[in-house]
Amino acid sequence: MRLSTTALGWKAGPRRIVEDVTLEIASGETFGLIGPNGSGKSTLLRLIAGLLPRAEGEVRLDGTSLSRLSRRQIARRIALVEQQADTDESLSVRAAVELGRTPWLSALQPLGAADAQIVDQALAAVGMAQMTGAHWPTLSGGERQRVHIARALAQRPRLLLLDEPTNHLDIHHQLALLRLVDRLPVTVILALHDLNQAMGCDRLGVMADGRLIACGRPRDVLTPARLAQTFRVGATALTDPADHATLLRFRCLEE
Ligand SMILES: Nc1ncnc2c1ncn2[C@@H]1O[C@H](COP(=O)(O)OP(=O)(O)OP(=O)(O)O)[C@@H](O)[C@H]1O
Repeated sequence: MRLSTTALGWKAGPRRIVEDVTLEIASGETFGLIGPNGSGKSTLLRLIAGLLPRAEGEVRLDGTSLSRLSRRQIARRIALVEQQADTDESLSVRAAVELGRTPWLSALQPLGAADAQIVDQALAAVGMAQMTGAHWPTLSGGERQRVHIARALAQRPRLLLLDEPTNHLDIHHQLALLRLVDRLPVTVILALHDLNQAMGCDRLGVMADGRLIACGRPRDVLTPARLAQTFRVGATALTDPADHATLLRFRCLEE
């Protein structure tokens, strides 16, 4: 699904949180959103998902304005996993993931065999297939995060929005998730803090003070000048002899 935003903005009272974000993301692209704390990444994801009232500007999905779509139509197209997502405490893992099928069911319609298969696949994709009966309060932070991602996958969106999805995950599950996202045949936008992980995205957008200040291929965006100005770090580029991939080693520029 192709996404375009035009002059997207949002204010909290008098304070401008996101300003004038115009962006084109191609179908199937994995787009990383990076930027310092409080730069507006989560707010931009919520704006793209159509979740914020009084939004300025426009979001278009394959050319159709989000404002012309119902909540249900949007939920069939876009899934968002937020940073501090929560769920009903009494749910089992499987029931939590089944909620992802809601936009595809009519009122009171039970899950069918095809839905159950999609839920199974989503649970397997995040490595939670062995824990389907576990209850929400008993899950670790990383397990909860993986269930949220499974729920989003079960929604079968064409645009997947992930806010710091590797937070809470151990290194194996971080890498497995990034590989999964990379292989998904859908458009993905993910907010990331780990700039080495961000290097694996097709393109990056850099947020600072609510504005999109740079956009392009990772190596063109993560320049020494950008890292110094926006992230206040210096970096040395190292080459992994195993596959010649470039890794950045950071150092703080200020005391
Ligand atoms: N509903 C709100 N009301 C008031 N201020 C808000 C609201 N939502 C976000 N903000 C403020 O807007 C700024 C941007 O927040 P946002 O969560 O979008 O940043 P972020 O780039 O995702 O940050 P982080 O990297 O720390 O997760 C922050 O200063 C935050 O305090």
